[in-house]
Amino acid sequence: MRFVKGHGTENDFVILPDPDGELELPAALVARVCDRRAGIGADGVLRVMRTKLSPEVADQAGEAEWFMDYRNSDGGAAEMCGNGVRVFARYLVDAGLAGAGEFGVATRGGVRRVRLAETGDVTVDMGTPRLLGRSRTTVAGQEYEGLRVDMGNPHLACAIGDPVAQLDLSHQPAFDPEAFPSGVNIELLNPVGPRRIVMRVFERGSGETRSCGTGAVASAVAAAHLAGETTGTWAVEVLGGTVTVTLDERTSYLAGPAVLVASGDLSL
Ligand SMILES: N[C@@H](CCC[C@H](N)C(=O)O)C(=O)O
Repeated sequence: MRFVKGHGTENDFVILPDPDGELELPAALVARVCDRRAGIGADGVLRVMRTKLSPEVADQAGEAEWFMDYRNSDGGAAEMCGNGVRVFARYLVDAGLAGAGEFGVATRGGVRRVRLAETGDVTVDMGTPRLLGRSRTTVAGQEYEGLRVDMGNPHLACAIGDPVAQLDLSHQPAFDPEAFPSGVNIELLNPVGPRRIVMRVFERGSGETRSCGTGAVASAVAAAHLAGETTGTWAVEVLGGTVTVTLDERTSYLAGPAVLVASGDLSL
């Protein structure tokens, strides 16, 4: 099977072209592909399927020809992936499956519009972040409070006093299962300048990753909330680089690099 490897600020993905949905993709196989020693290695898999042939999202076929079937590295499916959808768009254009410019991509969280710039950056309209109140997490014995943000997928974004660089994120942080019955992506952030934050993330289904697009938007929302703002552009520094988040009255945008680095044949 052909595969392509790509990343967005080092949040990395194995792209599996499967236009007609012929591939069996059980969780164990996804986990093997994502294994950094026994497989190719990635934070997740992006299966490329025709929207109209994908029963989960066939109702989006009028707005988006291609469905990003996103799986975390543990094999579980997620509603959305902000960096994934940017890398997915880069793949579609490079493979000649979409024209450069602007187009929709189907996801379990709904259609996301993407725009490719000549610089190589890809911007995605991430939709309206939904604020759902506050909750708590415990990281290495330390409790932090944050904002629950629904980006299509669930987030808890915590602006904290401790420097995020010093956190031990090698284990699953504790969270309230009643607030997050399907699990949660947990962001820890420090505001470090005017509309500039540093963020680390422990992703549901993938562990600590070097970047998370939906998490970057959730973190910008939490930073804005703290500053009493609702609109503006935030630079979000992550371990793998920097992405830009813009909040306006209607929606949110995520922008940053999306690159393809390798392709080959995967023996299953
Ligand atoms: N890295 C992604 C988010 C991927 C899905 C997430 N782990 C979940 O389970 O919700 C991003 O860039 O948004």
